[in-house]
Amino acid sequence: MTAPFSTIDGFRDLLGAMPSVNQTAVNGAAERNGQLTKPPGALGRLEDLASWYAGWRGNPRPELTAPQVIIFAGNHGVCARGVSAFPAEVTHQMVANFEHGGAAINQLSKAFGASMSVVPLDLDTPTADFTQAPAMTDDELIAALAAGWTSVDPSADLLVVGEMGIGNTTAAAAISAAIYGGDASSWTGRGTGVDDDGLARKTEAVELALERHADLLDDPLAVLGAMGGRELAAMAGAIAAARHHSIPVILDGFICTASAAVLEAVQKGALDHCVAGHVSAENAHIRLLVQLDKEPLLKLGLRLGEGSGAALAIGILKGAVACHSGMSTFAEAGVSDG
Ligand SMILES: O=C(O)c1ccc[n+]([C@@H]2O[C@H](COP(=O)([O-])O)[C@@H](O)[C@H]2O)c1
Ligand SMILES: Cc1cc2nc[nH]c2cc1C
Repeated sequence: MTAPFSTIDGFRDLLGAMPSVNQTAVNGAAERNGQLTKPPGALGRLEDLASWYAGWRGNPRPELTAPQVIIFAGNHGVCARGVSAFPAEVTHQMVANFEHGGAAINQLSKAFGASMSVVPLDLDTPTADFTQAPAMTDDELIAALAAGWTSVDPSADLLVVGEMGIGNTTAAAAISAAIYGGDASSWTGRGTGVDDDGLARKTEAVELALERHADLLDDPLAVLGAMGGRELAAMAGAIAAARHHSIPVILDGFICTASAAVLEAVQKGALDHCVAGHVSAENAHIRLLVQLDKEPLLKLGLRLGEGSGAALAIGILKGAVACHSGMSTFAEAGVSDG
């Protein structure tokens, strides 16, 4: 499969022409929800989730049987500035771990019945240190967006995108600060566990990036290219492809949400087919979710990335859809409906 764009403008145009929710399916789901054997509203947010899922699947009584998890991996030039608690080679090593089934996301994908694949993105060619130069060239950005787009299985009925990239909380912080403004320090956090000096270096890297790339801060895709890693761009490409194929998405942690935020900044409503799986312990994640008006499904103190929080939320969404589509109505069960 090839991506239906070969330029950044082409990708931007696609974002402006994405399918919207199927309102007939939403209405049908609401009608069915009102007939199910439970007091009105008693399944709380599960009812909203089922209706959201029905709308994006275009089916008032949908099934959820083929979730897809994709983990994108990238290396970051900014690591040379000492912004992570772990060395950059861990990205490559963790890719091998994903491929051998040894990472948390392998177990969570298995536990929730999802297919899982890992997509390493030019790991031997880290992005440029974005305090000195744009992280990616336009061609590199397009290639990463396209790698994300083409990784999505059009027959999947749910998508989780996750990432692995030592240093990428610094990239996510820079992108967030570029899009939403505010002090660099309000977007940086401990990531994999940096100490105070490391945190100061991260914050300085974000400040330098904002200065160096000041002329493109009002162009979100240019920001993604200048500050993002390949795995962030690939997640954005995959989230856009999911919308194109009417596949709902569960967002993961801070890095995943920062890449998604780029799409919303380009095109309002671009993330309407997405829910927030969890709120990460990385302190700026909640700030992003507030900006995007997304209420997380879970708050478990996770700060792992690799799609782990979103994968856990597959279970919640499966529960919501199973109740919605499988429960009996009052009439079917012969239960008095008050
Ligand atoms: O998902 C999150 O919110 C999250 C928060 C902190 C760290 N991570 C993961 O840790 C790595 C980035 O952390 P760092 O400190 O190297 O920037 C990267 O591989 C992410 O998957 C992920
Ligand atoms: C070991 C390790 C596993 C990870 N998974 C996602 N980010 C990670 C960062 C580290 C350091």
